[in-house]
Amino acid sequence: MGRTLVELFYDVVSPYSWLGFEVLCRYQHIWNIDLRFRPAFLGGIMQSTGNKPPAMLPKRAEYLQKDIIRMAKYYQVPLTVSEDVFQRILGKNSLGAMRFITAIDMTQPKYLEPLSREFWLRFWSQHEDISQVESILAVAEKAGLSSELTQKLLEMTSSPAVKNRLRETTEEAIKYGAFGMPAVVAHVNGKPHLFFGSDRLELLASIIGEKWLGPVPSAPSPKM
Ligand SMILES: N[C@@H](CCC(=O)N[C@@H](CS)C(=O)NCC(=O)O)C(=O)O
Repeated sequence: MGRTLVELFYDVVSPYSWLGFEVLCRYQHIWNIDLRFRPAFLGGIMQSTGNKPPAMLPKRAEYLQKDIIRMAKYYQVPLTVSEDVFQRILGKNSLGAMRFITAIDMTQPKYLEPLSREFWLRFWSQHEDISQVESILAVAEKAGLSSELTQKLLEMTSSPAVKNRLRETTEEAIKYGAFGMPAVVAHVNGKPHLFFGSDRLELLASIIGEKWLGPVPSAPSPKM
């Protein structure tokens, strides 16, 4: 049987996207899938679908704070939550970071996974800024990018090519039906199936005919 294409639409401002990202990174070596990372802009999805960040409802914000902590522990992702977590998200714009990530996708996609992870680590583990140029420089260095490449990517972030690519990816997610993130699209028998949330990966497994082994599957035993 051929491999199933699974696309992950994500933004590094989204903590649940990080959870989904890490679990799918683990399963890409276990399931018969081709995992495709699709960096997109959550703000654009929210605006164009008329959705609002869920934490704008105070009671839900209270719940989400606990939910994220529990999920991170269960998923074994080093995500922590600060007191002012939602002010930080609402006050921050991830557009620069997502353009930078888009630029790496267009030039050196092998860095896409480590670079995205470093953005999440900085914002969601270290609780530091990801919008200033100095922040992006620090993240890029941690992800192993040369300063030459980083400089080139920074220049690219203001180019129409990068801006358009990020806009197109965001529009594609919306076309699939996304209204938030993570948005996971599995292509089964030529038909796209959209899943919303890092908590829908068990259902994804069932639809693509793979086994769900929990959020932390152990590595397959080496062939004898
Ligand atoms: N239950 C989902 C929640 C995902 C979620 O709340 N994502 C946020 C961004 S971090 C979002 O886009 N929410 C839109 C909505 O809830 O309508 C999960 O476990 O992943």
